[in-house]
Amino acid sequence: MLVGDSGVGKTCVLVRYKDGAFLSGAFISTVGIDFRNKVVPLDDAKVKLQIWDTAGQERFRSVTHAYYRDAHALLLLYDVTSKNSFDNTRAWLGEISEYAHDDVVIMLIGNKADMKEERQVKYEDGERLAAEYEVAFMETSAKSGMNVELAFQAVARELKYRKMRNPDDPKFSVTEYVKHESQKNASGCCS
Ligand SMILES: Nc1nc2c(ncn2[C@@H]2O[C@H](COP(=O)(O)OP(=O)(O)OP(=O)(O)O)[C@@H](O)[C@H]2O)c(=O)[nH]1
Repeated sequence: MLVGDSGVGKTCVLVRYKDGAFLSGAFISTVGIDFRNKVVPLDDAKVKLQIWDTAGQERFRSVTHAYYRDAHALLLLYDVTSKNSFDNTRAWLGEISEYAHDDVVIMLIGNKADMKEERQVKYEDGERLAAEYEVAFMETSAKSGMNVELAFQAVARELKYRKMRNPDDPKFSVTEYVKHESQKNASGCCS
């Protein structure tokens, strides 16, 4: 489930992931809640992700609350060009702890990383907040596509790991996975 302030780019991130496209033009706010399915290969399995896109506007908050308890994972987005949306992530984390299951997978995402000139929130600030709440963190751009696939892939892996866990498996850490994969992408390495 995607949550976060209105306008941070939840719908665009989902459309980028699902259709590989960027929704430019007029900003159309989500009304209530919407969902899309995507089947993704994960190792030797196929995983069906049902991804819920919620409205960030305050007036839809009670609708969103009703869905928290069924969510296995929450992607909490803020906009790196909006300090206000970043500051509000603490309130979102409060809502998550109130309404979602204790073991829900949480990933904090700073979106719109392509907007370098307008940036108001440093990468390190996002990283620090994520460490404080012990959640995974990454920055994305729905516009360029940067890290969008990786965000969903990391969460899907964590969910699969939790579901299929066998005591002999090495421990999976979504934070370590994201770190490793993004370094690999940055260096163009392929192993
Ligand atoms: N430059 C840039 N613009 C983005 C990005 N993601 C979203 N946008 C723009 O930000 C605006 C809001 O995007 P949405 O995806 O509709 O935002 P939302 O979080 O779903 O908003 P609500 O539905 O109201 O909760 C749109 O004008 C998008 O084109 C991004 O990664 N980079």
